[in-house]
Amino acid sequence: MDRQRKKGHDPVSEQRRPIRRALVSVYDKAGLEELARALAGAGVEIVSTGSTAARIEAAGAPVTRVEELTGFPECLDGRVKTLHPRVHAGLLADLRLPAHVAQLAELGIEPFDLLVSNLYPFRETVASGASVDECVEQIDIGGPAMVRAAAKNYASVAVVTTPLAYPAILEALGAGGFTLEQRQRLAARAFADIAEYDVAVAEWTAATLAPAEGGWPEFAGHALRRSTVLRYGENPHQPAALYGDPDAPAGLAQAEQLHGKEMSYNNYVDADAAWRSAHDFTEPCVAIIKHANPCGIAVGADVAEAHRKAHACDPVSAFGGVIATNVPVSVAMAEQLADIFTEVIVAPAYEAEALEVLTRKKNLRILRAPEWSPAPVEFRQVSGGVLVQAPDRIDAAGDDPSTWRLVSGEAADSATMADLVFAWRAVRSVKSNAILLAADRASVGVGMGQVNRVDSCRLAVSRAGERAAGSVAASDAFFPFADGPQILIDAGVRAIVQPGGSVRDEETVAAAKAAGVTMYLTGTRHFYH
Ligand SMILES: NC(=O)c1ncn([C@@H]2O[C@H](COP(=O)(O)O)[C@@H](O)[C@H]2O)c1NC=O
Repeated sequence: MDRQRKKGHDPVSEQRRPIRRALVSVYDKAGLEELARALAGAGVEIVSTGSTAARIEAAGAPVTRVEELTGFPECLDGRVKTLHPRVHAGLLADLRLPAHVAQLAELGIEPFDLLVSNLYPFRETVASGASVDECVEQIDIGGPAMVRAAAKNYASVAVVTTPLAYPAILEALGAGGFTLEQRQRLAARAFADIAEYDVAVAEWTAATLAPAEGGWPEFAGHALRRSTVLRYGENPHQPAALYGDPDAPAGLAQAEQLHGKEMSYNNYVDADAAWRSAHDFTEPCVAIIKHANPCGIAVGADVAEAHRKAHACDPVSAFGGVIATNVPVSVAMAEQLADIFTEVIVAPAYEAEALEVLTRKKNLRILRAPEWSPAPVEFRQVSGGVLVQAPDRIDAAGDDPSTWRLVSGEAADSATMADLVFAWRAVRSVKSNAILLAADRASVGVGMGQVNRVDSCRLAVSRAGERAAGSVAASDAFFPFADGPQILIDAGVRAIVQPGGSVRDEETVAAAKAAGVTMYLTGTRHFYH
């Protein structure tokens, strides 16, 4: 007996409940006719609302209209249909309790064994740009009430909230009903569905009907759906999973993995940084990321050239890197990758032959991500709360070089200006005291992750080596002292772009002037921590 129970074969623990009576009230009518016919064929009594009942009838299945059950007409344009004790007592009676069974009998109420319901398309209506009144009308009331009731009462009722689960109903009909475990899973799914629905309603009402301070509504919700359990988190002792956010534009979490080992937590972090980085450019761009920082980023006439240039920046660090591009991967680029150990590549598409070449690398994870679409807001957890901000974008006034202020040296010629513009965009992907040296629209030395800007300058210069001479530099934020820029100048950097705004700007500008180095101030900063 015990052994049987462990294996899950114990018929008592299965606790199947036969389906004799079903309540069906769905907005999405997909698969409804087939379902209704199957239920009727299995001898299930179907009770249903307005247009759902009409469709079931048209499909040739017998149906009891909900008004017949309640003795009350559907009214107020459908605002009240199923909100009635005869419906809710039938969904909420716990049939394990003799008192509930007796009370139902006294009241002449038949219990339901199955609820099939899906809700008015509130989110879709909002997305369509409908008026406030139209959106309000699409806030389903009776549906969530029934779903909650049936989900709470999973001991006695099975609840199905999506046509995708209709095949499971047909299976259950054949098996003599849903098992307790199945009803529990359906209940959990149902509660998640109505929670997601309510988050959408609460966010919309907070944004539309209540005053927002500084553009921030009083409520922000998240209804996350687990998409993958990961092997572990940042370190092997940290359990981890990936959740998708149905409210956010599709991104890396929805990327399709075409090949390779399972994605890890750190792979996702780096691939996300790479994906963001590559999309700061409209030309073919390749970003190679290690530990969320670029160890090479470049644009080129084509993706293969961009990759060659990005890789040349720091081939040592690019070992085991994560690569993203903003354009399809070509055969030429795939072939270049053949001898470079790479953890992940993420791209919007792959030429068929390029994919063939890449899949020869057994361990390379190949991702095809949905079209780039930045989230409208960013969240960052802090202890006890969450910081929310609009994402940093390359579209601030100071990102337009025509607004830059020349404060030292000669105005840049077009090639130098192209490199400065490249460096200014690329430095946005570098974390903490970001200094990026560039030549020919490719990074040649990157300084990052330092707690002072001088060390970042030293790091960028030492990584660039001989390539520092004649390169241009970008700094994500102002130089607080002249010591950092002096390191760049001494290494032969010939033009610098930085936000400016330090109380000691004059000293920095004087150092550039003394060396005849071109310096532009953008007035905009791009911290990225
Ligand atoms: N008000 C009610 O009593 C009520 N009961 C069920 N509904 C919804 O009405 C829809 C189905 O209606 P019909 O069968 O008329 O197409 C379902 O999406 C269901 O969630 C209701 N509608 C909205 O709240």
